[in-house]
Amino acid sequence: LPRAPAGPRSLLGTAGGVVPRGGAPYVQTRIFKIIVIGDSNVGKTCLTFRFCGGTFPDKTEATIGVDFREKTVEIEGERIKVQVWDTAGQERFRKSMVEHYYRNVHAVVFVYDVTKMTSFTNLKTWIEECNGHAVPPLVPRVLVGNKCDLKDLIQVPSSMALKFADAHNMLLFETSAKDPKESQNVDAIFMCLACRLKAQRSLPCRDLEGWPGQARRLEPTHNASGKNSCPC
Ligand SMILES: Nc1nc2c(ncn2[C@@H]2O[C@H](COP(=O)(O)OP(=O)(O)OP(=O)(O)O)[C@@H](O)[C@H]2O)c(=O)[nH]1
Ligand SMILES: [Mg+2]
Repeated sequence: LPRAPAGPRSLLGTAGGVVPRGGAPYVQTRIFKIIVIGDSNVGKTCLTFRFCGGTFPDKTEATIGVDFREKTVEIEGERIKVQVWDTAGQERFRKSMVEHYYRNVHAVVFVYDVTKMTSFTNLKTWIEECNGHAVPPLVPRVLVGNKCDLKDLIQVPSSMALKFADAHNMLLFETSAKDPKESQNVDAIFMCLACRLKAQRSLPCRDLEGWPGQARRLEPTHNASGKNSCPC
């Protein structure tokens, strides 16, 4: 029997699978890099903890640089590693890292605290920072209002957040990292992004790169309520 050529060429034609020499084929797990951005104290660490670890941390300290968390999920039979970059909200703890945050990012989660209006008004600065790092338009972005369990303290009305999300072509999730009843909603943020990324990346390359007309079709769409809707 003819032998497959050694080296990278032998990987061609295996549709994502890799055939190791002399071994059975196996499928490489894809990694999606998702960064979580927003003011200090909005709950980025708690949200990523809830998604990756399933709990609310008793105590957190300001993140310095970045903390990596990950979770392997299964979407339509494919195992995907969701690599979450929990970034620092404080300028002094993030400035040396910003370039690394945005390099080869697959999706961006913008977080504000529903009980703190300044964390919402500051979103425009975070979006400017993201745009300033040439993040391609195809990279999905979502907006997350956290700390919804503090019902009596809410300062940012849903209608205002929804309008902002619509204007920036983002889906809106309002949730709580603390309330265990909201944990599915927290999972939905990352699962929704992972689904979208999987769908985007299954298309032929020409639909993703250099074809802005085609690419626009892949932008998020909102359902009637617009909130917490997932296109997948
Ligand atoms: N009530 C309530 N408190 C929360 C929630 N999420 C986070 N917190 C609290 O908010 C504070 C800040 O949470 P962190 O997750 O550390 O905030 P962060 O955005 O990571 O802050 P930096 O790392 O400084 O950028 C902590 O005291 C958390 O316990 C939530 O959903 N509800
Ligand atoms: Mg943090």
